[in-house]
Amino acid sequence: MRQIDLKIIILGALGVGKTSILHRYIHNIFYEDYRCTLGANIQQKGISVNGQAVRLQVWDTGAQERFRSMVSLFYRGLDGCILTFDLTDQDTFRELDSWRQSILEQSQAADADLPFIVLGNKADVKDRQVSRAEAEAWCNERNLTYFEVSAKESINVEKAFTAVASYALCWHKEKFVSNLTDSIKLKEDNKGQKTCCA
Ligand SMILES: Nc1nc2c(ncn2[C@@H]2O[C@H](COP(=O)(O)OP(=O)(O)OP(=O)(O)O)[C@@H](O)[C@H]2O)c(=O)[nH]1
Ligand SMILES: [Mg+2]
Repeated sequence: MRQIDLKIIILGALGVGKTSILHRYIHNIFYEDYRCTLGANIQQKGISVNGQAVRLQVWDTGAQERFRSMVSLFYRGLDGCILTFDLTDQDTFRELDSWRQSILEQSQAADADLPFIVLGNKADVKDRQVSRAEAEAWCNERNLTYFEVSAKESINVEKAFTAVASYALCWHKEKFVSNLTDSIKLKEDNKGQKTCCA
């Protein structure tokens, strides 16, 4: 069976743990020291989603202000998005809306239904500033799936990626079918024109 490439992006405020979540998922490692991401990097992993071979390509971007304008260059061809905040930092939760809006504004109309999931990271820390109820309410209002994760203690990371991969695969297939239908329609229109002109 043909392997399908899925492009996912992980977004969120500075230091919320985007790179750590990704490293936990791809390499099963965790670093205590903070190595701020400069620009962007891509990690990939071959997985099976409901029996379909998939290559999950995850784009990880640094949240520093100087990289923000660059991030939107990576939105093209996305199949899914992971929005991340830090459960121990209320400000990073408030920033979710602007990250989500930046994607919605830049995407084409056809991408309006792009699948998003939301991760509240650092669930291992006792001293949290965002309650589960508050985060769930925000996600429910927008019909987004929510996971509390910890890159450090490897809580729910695998589960979250399995979910986003499965949503992204559905979306990718729908997009493929609708592109196919459009191109068939286009061919039929062309045919029609030829007959008409002949
Ligand atoms: N306690 C705890 N610390 C974490 C967790 N995930 C990440 N960290 C720490 O948070 C800091 C920032 O993590 P990064 O993964 O570099 O954050 P980032 O979102 O990639 O940051 P930028 O690339 O600068 O946007 C590091 O010191 C990590 O060790 C977690 O689940 N629990
Ligand atoms: Mg990073």
